[in-house]
Amino acid sequence: MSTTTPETPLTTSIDGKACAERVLDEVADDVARLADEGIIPGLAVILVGEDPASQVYVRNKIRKAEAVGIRSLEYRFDDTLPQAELLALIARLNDDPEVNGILVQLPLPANIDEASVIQAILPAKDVDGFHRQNAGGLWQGLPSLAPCTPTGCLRLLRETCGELAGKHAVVIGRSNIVGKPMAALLLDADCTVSLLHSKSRDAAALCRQADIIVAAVGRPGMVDANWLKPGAVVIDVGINRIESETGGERRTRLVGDVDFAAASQVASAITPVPGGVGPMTIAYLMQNTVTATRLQRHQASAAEPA
Ligand SMILES: NC(=O)C1=CN([C@@H]2O[C@H](COP(=O)(O)OP(=O)(O)OC[C@H]3O[C@@H](n4cnc5c(N)ncnc54)[C@H](OP(=O)(O)O)[C@@H]3O)[C@@H](O)[C@H]2O)C=CC1
Ligand SMILES: Nc1nc(=O)c2c([nH]1)NC[C@@H]1CN(c3ccc(C(=O)N[C@@H](CCC(=O)O)C(=O)O)cc3)C=[N+]21
Repeated sequence: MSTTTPETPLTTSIDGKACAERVLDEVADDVARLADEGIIPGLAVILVGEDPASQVYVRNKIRKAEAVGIRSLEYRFDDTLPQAELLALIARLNDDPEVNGILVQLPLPANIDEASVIQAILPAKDVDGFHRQNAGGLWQGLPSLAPCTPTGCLRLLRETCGELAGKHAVVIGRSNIVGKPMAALLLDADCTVSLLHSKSRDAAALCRQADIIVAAVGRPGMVDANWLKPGAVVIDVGINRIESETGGERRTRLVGDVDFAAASQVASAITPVPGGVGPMTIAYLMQNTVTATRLQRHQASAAEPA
């Protein structure tokens, strides 16, 4: 038996960066196999506007694509781009056989209707998994492209917990890009799922019943140590840039939705921010690009006359 002082965290910090590298190695193997058949997957990334965080994410995505052998195409526009032009570009990319995945970085400027843009993407090229055909397919257990962030969270949970069946998972946040698809994936893994949102009463009490917590809200430090059952596994999706002062110097830093230091005293494992879920999102974008490439190849051969 080991003894520890109360200050010593018993917690594992889940290494999302290392896990993402393993996923990217798997993707690179898949890409090499496709190359043997003369196929190079292509990913088109579209960025509208000057949001600095989006610029960083898009740059990271393109760098990782190149690292695994995916051909990437980058389209950047300022925020005056008319919606009709964006839709026309998507239509061209839908028809281009060299393009297997299309990602439109969100959020879009206010003059563009996000839902219309997402619906314009061919479902087989929708590597974000946001199209309603993919979202519906996910809930019905049909083969579909699932959103990258929750897929990455599920991989981290499987590696951390092993068997997930029967565990109570509490997901905080019900967005179409994180919370809802996360709930679908956990349900598919035979968890008992609670999906919390801004109108939920006593989120803390519900969280204290959870074996697994996935926090995807966008409120720094919202999940505190007293929200956790001892031994819970915590996945922190939140990415919040906050101002902090270190040695009289004002800086900004990234924090999640969970108070990491406090939660580390109670949880058995927790993802850090940065270095947790973020790198997994990008790794599964690459995986989805390979999946999309295979899907399109099968669709094309199914359409060929016998
Ligand atoms: N690491 C990564 O790869 C990614 C990180 N993110 C980050 O994850 C966070 C969530 O993103 P996203 O899902 O897009 O955010 P949204 O703003 O779309 O959704 C936030 C959700 O949190 C809920 N919520 C707000 N306040 C509370 C509260 N007090 N108690 C419980 N629920 C609450 C909202 O409820 P309601 O529906 O009732 O309004 C909503 O469902 C952000 O910090 C974002 O930056 C996002 C994508 C990828
Ligand atoms: N169409 C679309 N698809 C998305 O998947 C999508 C999007 N739009 N809009 C924004 C959100 C957010 N998102 C992140 C991806 C990676 C990190 C990431 O790699 N984070 C690093 C830190 C990066 C840094 O230092 O800024 C980490 O957590 O370690 C974060 C956030 C994808 N999103």
